[in-house]
Amino acid sequence: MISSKDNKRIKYIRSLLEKGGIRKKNHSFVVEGIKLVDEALEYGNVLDIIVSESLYHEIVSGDLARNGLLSDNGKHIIKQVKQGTSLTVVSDAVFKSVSETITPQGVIAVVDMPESGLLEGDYLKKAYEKSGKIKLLVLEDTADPGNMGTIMRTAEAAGVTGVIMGKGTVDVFNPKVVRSTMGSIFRLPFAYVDDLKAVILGLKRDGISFYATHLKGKESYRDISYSDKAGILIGNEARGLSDKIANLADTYVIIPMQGKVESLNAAVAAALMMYEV
Ligand SMILES: C[S@@+](CC[C@H](N)C(=O)[O-])C[C@H]1O[C@@H](n2cnc3c(N)ncnc32)[C@H](O)[C@@H]1O
Repeated sequence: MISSKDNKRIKYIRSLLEKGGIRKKNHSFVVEGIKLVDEALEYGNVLDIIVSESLYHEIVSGDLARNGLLSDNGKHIIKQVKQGTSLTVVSDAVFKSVSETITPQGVIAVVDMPESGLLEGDYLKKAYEKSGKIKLLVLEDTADPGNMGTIMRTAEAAGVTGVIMGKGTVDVFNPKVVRSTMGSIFRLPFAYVDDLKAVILGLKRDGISFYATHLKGKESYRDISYSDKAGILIGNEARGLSDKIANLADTYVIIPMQGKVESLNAAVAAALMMYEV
């Protein structure tokens, strides 16, 4: 029997999953699975955790091996469940009905993420003072959730300062994106902007050089001496970069291709550039 309070929570989770999170002001979104929920507890502000009855009993009885929940991966979940705060335990059947995965791991969290402040105040100035480098990735209308997640994950690994997303870019709080970031969403600063052109022009005034990855590029990505304040422009999967944005670049860059391949996947091109820069 589900209480009306739990019912409300479940409806709320479903609505967040359908909307893919709330992008403005209050960045509430849903994450699922042991690894992501554990990372959310470490880095994000977790508003609520929904745990299946069977996982709950395994945690409180200390019998975690059966579920495959290694204490290393789930240590924050175990702590939270034992504390019992912001916790909802639901029957396995109810859990399955809100789960988005084929093999539910028994844990979902509602997370509220603060703005990173990437484009505010002296964030970039401080980042430069600290590391002697600014490496921004600018996505114009990246549409595919899998690409977006892969790009975020690779950006963190490649030491990118932050990711700037044009308003046509897929919602980063889309459950598919969240899953494929593998936790980078909690650690990598990013900002959605309404007017990408104005933002790039502002960053150029601050001394950042922009490199448009473009099929009309003449210079190979390996032959360029990149500025220590660099922005990489990546275009939409089908349309590429618009002229409006590409024209702002200091340099057009090509990643040479052999055979009959017309272009690389956007996430692959972004990955090669992020590492090269
Ligand atoms: C799938 S491609 C877009 C192809 C699109 N038909 C076009 O004409 O640009 C998506 C994005 O990946 C990057 N990209 C893909 N292959 C590239 C290459 N060989 N050199 C430079 N950038 C590339 C560009 O940013 C491009 O906008």
